[in-house]
Order: sequence, then structure tokens, then C-alpha cells
Amino acid sequence: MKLVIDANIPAAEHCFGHFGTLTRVPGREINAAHLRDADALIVRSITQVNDKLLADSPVRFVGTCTIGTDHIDQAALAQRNIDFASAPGCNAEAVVDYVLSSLLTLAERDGWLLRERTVGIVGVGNVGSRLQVRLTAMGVATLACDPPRADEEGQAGFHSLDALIERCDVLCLHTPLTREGPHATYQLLNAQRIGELAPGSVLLNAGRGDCVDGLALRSRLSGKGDITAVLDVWEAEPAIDAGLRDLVALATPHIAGHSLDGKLRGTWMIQQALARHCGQPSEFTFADICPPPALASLHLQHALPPEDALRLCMRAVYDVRRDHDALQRQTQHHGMHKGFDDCRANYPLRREFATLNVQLSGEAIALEGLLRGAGFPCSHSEDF
Ligand SMILES: NC(=O)C1=CN([C@@H]2O[C@H](COP(=O)(O)OP(=O)(O)OC[C@H]3O[C@@H](n4cnc5c(N)ncnc54)[C@H](O)[C@@H]3O)[C@@H](O)[C@H]2O)C=CC1
Ligand SMILES: O=C(O)C(=O)[C@H](O)COP(=O)(O)O
Repeated sequence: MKLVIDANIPAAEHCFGHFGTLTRVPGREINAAHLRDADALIVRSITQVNDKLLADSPVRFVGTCTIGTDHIDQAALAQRNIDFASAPGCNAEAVVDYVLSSLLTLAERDGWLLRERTVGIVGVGNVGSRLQVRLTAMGVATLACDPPRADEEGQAGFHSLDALIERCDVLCLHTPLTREGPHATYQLLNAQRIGELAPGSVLLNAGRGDCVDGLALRSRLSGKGDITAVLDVWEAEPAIDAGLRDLVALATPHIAGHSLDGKLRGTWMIQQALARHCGQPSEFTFADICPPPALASLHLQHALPPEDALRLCMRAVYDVRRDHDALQRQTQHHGMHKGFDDCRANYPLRREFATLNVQLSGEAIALEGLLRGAGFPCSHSEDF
């Protein structure tokens, strides 16, 4: 079997080598010529998989090691009888880590407390529901908006987007990009809704760039300048709008889900799907390919203000400011397209909160509920 695979997929040889010959190509460069004699195509989110790409190809399986599928023309695949798999939820925990890191960083910078804010979650699927669970466990009020789920499950527990805009201090977008249907998300946050955001509110988008009208956001930020934005995803990636980048409090290059754990989980899920496609048993578990973290535990032994304790643990694992600084630096030196993609291709090793065990003793034991809620496994230690 011949496989064409995005060069930026970790553990590719380990997961796919036993299926046949691998040709590794940077995701944005994969073209029809690469697929002329390929049997399977394995991508991440930056390869547009459509009729044009598949026109002369014998490919029978396409897998994307990502949650999002808006880069895949699934109708074109179905028409050609090509088996398709994505990796739902693979990096959802990493996105939640990103959101918490961002909100706690802004809270510190601007002098507010997350537990005193109401967070609106738009799109309550794998990412949004995990975010809601963690925030609730941390004592933070949340409101959920998910009209497709509300249609299916009933309205209880769901609110309209307009209600969230009216009632929330923070709005987090975790919707897929869809352009058709009653709940299409293309420019869900349009100029009118951006205009309605209350002064002092925070808008965070870690779904897809096209769900927010970037021009309207730019004009609100540069005009009144009375809201704060966090953007991980952008219109026209990788050639993002420099003006908007400069106005956004935390600007990152589509890396919210880029934990090693999340990427490996995506690779592993697609390896399983390819094994099913080939009628082969899957040969290894996720634990076989996921290495132990370099930092496995830390010990807190004295009382700390709760959000300081959270930031301490969080930054031992992941600090969103590093990704913000890298995007500024790389795009200023290399231009938008190259700078944005370089940050992603050379992304430093990042693990998830769940890989850090927080040992607690003395007065710090009182922090257990909060830290567990935020996603850190905790244990008690009397050894120090
Ligand atoms: N920034 C990043 O690195 C990452 C971004 N993503 C993006 O986040 C999106 C969401 O991820 P998951 O939660 O795992 O997907 P999911 O498919 O589990 O959940 C998406 C939810 O959004 C809801 N939804 C659809 N249209 C809506 C609308 N108009 N208003 C409100 N809710 C709506 C759906 O009903 C569903 O519950 C992905 O589709 C992907 O585009 C995912 C992973 C990483
Ligand atoms: O899973 C998704 O959906 C994502 O957006 C990915 O985490 C983004 O990763 P890349 O494929 O863009 O590296």
C-alpha cells in the first residue's frame, strides 16, 4: 500500500509504516501529482481535500488526524467511494487547557477573577462540553449555546447566542465551520453581534477563523477598543491580518489543540481507522505511543491565592504567552504566511494538564477541588 501523509504528523512511521510505503509531504504542498499512485491519504487541517486533488487518484482511504473536517469535501469522497475517517475529540482537552491558560492570563493582566465572571460557551461538543465541566468544577458560572443540540435534546440548559452576548463577560467559540443549513456558523459573530458585545467583555475564538467577521472585530478593537480578544484561529490562515494580530490580546497560530497528547491521539485514531479499512487488527494502544511527561509532578505545601495556585500549575505545563510571543516574532521577521506556518511546524513540545500530578500537603490541601476541577490530577503528600 502507498500512503501520502502530511510531514507534520508525529509518530507517522510507527503508526503507518507497517501498512506500506510512506511519502511525507508538507500539508500545504500535497497535490494531485503526489496522489497519482497512492492508496491512502493522511492529512491534518491544512490540506484541502476535494475533487481537484483526487481527480486522477486511486486513493481509497482519506484520514484527517484532526477534529475539524471543513477542509474535506466529504460529498466528493462519498461519490468516489472513498472511505473517510476523522479524529473526533482527539485534542479537545488541549483546547480546554488553552482556554483556561488564556483566561487566567488575561485575568492576571487586567486584574479580575475568573470565578467572578460568567463564561458563555458557543458550541458545546467535545471541546465546549469539556470546557463547561472544568469551569463548573472550578466554580465559574457558564451559559451554553448549541442550537443543533438544543433541537435534538430539548432547550433545557441551552440559551440563544444573543442571550449569551447579553449575559456573559466572556464568550468562547468552539463551533465547527459550516456554511449551509439553519445553524451555519460562517460569520456567526458578525458585525452586528460584535457591536453588541458589552464593554469589558472577552471574545475568544478557538473554533475556526471564518466563524468571526475579522474586519468587524478589527474595527471594534481599533475604534472603541473596549473589549478584549483572544484569537487562535483566523480568516485566511496562514496569511492573517497583521492589523488584527496587533490588536488582539493573545494572538496564536492555530495551536490551541497542539499538545503532543492531542496530536498523537489523532494519529492513533486514524491508524485504527485505516486498520479497520484494511480489515487488519490494530496492533497497539494509545499508551504504547504516548511517552511519559518530562515533568510528572510538583508539590504545593503552603496556602496560595486560588488563581495564583492555578497559574503556577498551569504554567508548569503550558503558558499561552509563549505562543503569542512566537507568533509576533516569527510573523514580524518572516511575514505572515511563513511566520504563521513556521510557528506551527516547529511547535515546542507541549503536554496536557492531565499529565501533571499535583502533590498537596499542609494548607495547600485546600486547593484540591479547584486544581482537580481545572484538570490536574492531585494526590496528598506528607513526605516533604
Ligand atoms: N483551534 C484549534 O486548534 C482547534 C479547533 N477545533 C475546532 O473546534 C471545533 C469544535 O470542536 P469539537 O467540540 O471537538 O467539535 P464537535 O463536533 O464535538 O462539537 C461542535 C459543536 O458545535 C455545535 N454547533 C454547530 N453549529 C452551531 C451553532 N451555529 N451555534 C452553536 N453551536 C453550534 C454542534 O452542535 C456541536 O455540539 C472543530 O470543528 C474545529 O473546527 C478543534 C480542535 C482544535
Ligand atoms: O483538530 C482540529 O480541528 C484542529 O484545528 C487542529 O488541532 C489543528 O491542527 P493542524 O492540523 O492545523 O495542525
